[in-house]
Amino acid sequence: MDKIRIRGGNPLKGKIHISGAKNAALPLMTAALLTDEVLTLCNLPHLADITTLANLLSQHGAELHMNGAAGSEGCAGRVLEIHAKNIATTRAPYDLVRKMRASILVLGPLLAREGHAEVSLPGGCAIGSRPVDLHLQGMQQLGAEIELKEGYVHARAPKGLIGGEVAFPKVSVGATENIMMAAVLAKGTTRMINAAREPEVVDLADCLIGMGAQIQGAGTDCITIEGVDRLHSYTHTVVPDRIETGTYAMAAAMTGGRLELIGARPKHLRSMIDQLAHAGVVIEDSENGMVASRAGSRVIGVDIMTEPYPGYPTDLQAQTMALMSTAEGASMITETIFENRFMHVPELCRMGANITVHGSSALVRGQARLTGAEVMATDLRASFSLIMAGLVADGETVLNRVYHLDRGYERVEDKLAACGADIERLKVE
Ligand SMILES: CC(=O)N[C@H]1[C@@H](OP(=O)(O)OP(=O)(O)OC[C@H]2O[C@@H](n3ccc(=O)[nH]c3=O)[C@H](O)[C@@H]2O)O[C@H](CO)[C@@H](O)[C@@H]1O
Ligand SMILES: C=C(OP(=O)(O)O)C(=O)O
Repeated sequence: MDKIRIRGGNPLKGKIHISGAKNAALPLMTAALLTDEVLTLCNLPHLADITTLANLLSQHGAELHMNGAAGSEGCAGRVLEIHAKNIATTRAPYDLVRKMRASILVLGPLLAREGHAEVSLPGGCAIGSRPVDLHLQGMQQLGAEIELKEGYVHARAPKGLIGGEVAFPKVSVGATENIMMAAVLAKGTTRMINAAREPEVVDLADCLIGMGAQIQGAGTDCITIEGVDRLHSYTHTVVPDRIETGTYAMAAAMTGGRLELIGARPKHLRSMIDQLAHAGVVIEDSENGMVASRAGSRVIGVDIMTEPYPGYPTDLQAQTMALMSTAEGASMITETIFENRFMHVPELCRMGANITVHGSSALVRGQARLTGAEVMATDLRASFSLIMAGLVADGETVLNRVYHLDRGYERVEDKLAACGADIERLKVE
């Protein structure tokens, strides 16, 4: 298990290229199962989660070709071609699904295309119990018969899926995406009410439309889908990662540096930009993306509450807490999406942060200094919050369990080192 060593004190200065979004790329890859033609995805990030899903798709019979940089015309970054000409099996086994919750997104495409699917229940994970009931209820609204047996979802639609109305009692990104993919090949019209509005949902809809689907309203809370008989080949570029963008923007502000984030789309981070403006985080548009810096000698404590898009992203909560741990004044951070997403708190406290948790809120009393320590990554975003703390801490920080980080941040130590950070990966065989 690799470790990352950081010696704090250097402001981040320079340019960072924002990668394609993990949370867009994963559903886009599963959309390839909806057609027997080739789906080409450009700007695909190089991440452990992408490899895990690629393994699952090949297990279903898809052929995958990764051709490195700039493949077909107009296609930038890493390019992945997925050809699911035939579906070899509709069973998504536990040992692959358990590695990554997004694997549940094969359910909608397999059910729509083959009329049945058997997908292992993904189970809970570090940040919360994360049930899939909304995915399953949505499929039932489209006529699927669902049975839970021996840890697997057994879904069947012997006469095919039939469009229906799916009113979500709670906003779910994954359920919106899964139902959208099931509905594009269903007979008739599907209407999703209280749908997720995340840019990754819009990116998936754009790709499906390019493949021949009829979808209206993606990006609003009501999405209408008119089923079609088949989808066809398409080339799609994955949207830039708004969470990676927000993460590096906060790292720039925390270290008192200035970063240009190339490819960033500030419009996808409105809530973070507006709320952190009160903390003294300065975001300016640039020709190629945006520039992040800080107004004063320290950021100022502000209160933050996570919410579904367009609210403040839960995937930026841990990084915001790291930022606030060295702010002037106090900050109340409230997590409303996941019930157990404060595992970075004890680790940040090991570095001198002053944070107390009260239920779903954490009171962060900003400290002038943090000190380096050996710490443990507990989940993906928590990992980066510890890197941020390490970048400003006195002395050396060693981050253990880096595999969490590798799930969702591409070449993190290279990107940071190129901007002045004293950071290195310690390879542990
Ligand atoms: C791969 C991907 O895109 N992951 C993102 C996606 O996860 P994911 O799609 O899993 O998250 P959801 O939006 O579904 O979860 C939101 C909330 O709904 C609950 N819920 C969800 C489904 C369900 O069937 N029943 C249920 O109760 C969850 O436990 C959670 O409390 O959105 C989350 C919320 O923005 C992000 O943190 C994740 O990074
Ligand atoms: C929680 C996250 O991802 P996942 O849903 O894949 O676990 C994340 O990207 O922060």
